[in-house]
Amino acid sequence: MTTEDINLPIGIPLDRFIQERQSQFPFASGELSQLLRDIALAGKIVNLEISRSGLNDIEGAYGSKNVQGEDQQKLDVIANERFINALTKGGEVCAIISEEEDTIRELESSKGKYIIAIDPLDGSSNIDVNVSIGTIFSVYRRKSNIGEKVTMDDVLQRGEEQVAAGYLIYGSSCMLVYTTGYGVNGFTYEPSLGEFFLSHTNLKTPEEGKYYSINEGSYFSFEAGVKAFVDECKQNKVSARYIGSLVADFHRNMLKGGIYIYPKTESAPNGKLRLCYECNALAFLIEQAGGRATDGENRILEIQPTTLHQRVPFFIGSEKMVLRAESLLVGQEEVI
Ligand SMILES: O=P(O)(O)OC[C@H]1O[C@](O)(COP(=O)(O)O)[C@@H](O)[C@@H]1O
Ligand SMILES: [Mg+2]
Ligand SMILES: [Mg+2]
Repeated sequence: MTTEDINLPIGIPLDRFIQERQSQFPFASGELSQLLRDIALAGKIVNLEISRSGLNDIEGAYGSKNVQGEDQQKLDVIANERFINALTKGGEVCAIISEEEDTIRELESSKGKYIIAIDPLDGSSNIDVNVSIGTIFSVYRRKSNIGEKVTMDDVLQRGEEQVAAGYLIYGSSCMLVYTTGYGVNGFTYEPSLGEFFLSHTNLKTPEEGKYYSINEGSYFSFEAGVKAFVDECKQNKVSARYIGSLVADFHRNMLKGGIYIYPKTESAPNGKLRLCYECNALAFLIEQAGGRATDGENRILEIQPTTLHQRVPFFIGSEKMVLRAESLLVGQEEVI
C-alpha cells in the first residue's frame, strides 16, 4: 500500500447521496429523504451508546420482558427510544411498530405520511460479549389520511409495499445499508468526521453462495428437508457460519454469498424471526441485490401479515442455495 492509497479521497457523504437521488425524481417531496437522515442520526447515537456500553453500565438485562416474553436488554430499550425520538422530531412518520412495543406507537406530533417497522437492536444476546449487532427497519406509506387514527391496515402491509428498507450494523465499523427499490447501497461511518460515506455501491449478492448459516443446535427438531439441506452442505464441505445476530449473518452472506435459515422447530413452530420488522426489510434488500427470500415455499414479500409480532420461517440469500433448500423441502416426504 502506498501513501497515495492511504490518502484516497473519502467517498460521497450519505446526505449528498440522498440529495442527488432525490433530485432524480422531480415530484419527490423530500420527506423520505429526511426520514432516512433521521434514521442515520439515531444510528450514530446508538452506535456511540453501544461502543461505550461496557463503561457506562448499560450492558445487561433491563429487568422486563417484551410482548413476546423475551428478556429486554438495557440497550434494547435505549435504542428503541433513540429511534422513536429521532423519528418524532423529524415529523415524517406517523406511527411505529417495534419489537419493543406491545402495540402500534402513534407519534404525538406527527402528521407524517410514513410508517416504520423496526427491530431497534437485533442480536441482543451478543451485546455483552462485544459481537456485531444491528438495527433493522422498513418504511411504508400510510394508507389512512393524514390526521386520521392510524389503523392495523396501515401497519400490516405486505413487504412488497415497502418504499424503503435497510439496516445498521454495529460491527468492526458501523454501516448503514439501504434500498429504496433502486438497488442496494452501503455507507460506512467515519467517526471522527461524524459522517456516513458511500463505500458499497449497488451491492449484488453472488448467485451461488459459499456459506450456510443456521443454528444447528436445533438440528434434531428441524423438518426433514432442512436436515437434508444441512447434510448436503456438510457433504459438499460448504463452510458453516453462524453469529446469532441476524443482521451480521445476513450482511456477511449478502456480501460473500450464502444462505441464512431460521426454520420452524418443535419449540418455534413458525420459526423465531418476525415478519414485519426483521424478515421483510432483509427480503427487500436481498431481492434488490439479486438474491431470494422465502418461508421455504412462499416469497416473503408477498405474505400478508395478520399480527404485529408474527413469526415466519426464513430462508434468505443466494438464489441457487435458497432454491436448493426449497426443493428439498418439497420432496421431504421421500427424505424421511
Ligand atoms: O439463538 P438463536 O435461536 O439462534 O436466535 C438467533 C436469532 O435471534 C435474534 O437474536 C432475534 O433478534 P433480537 O435480538 O432482536 O430479539 C436474531 O438476531 C438471531 O439471528
Ligand atoms: Mg432481531
Ligand atoms: Mg431486537
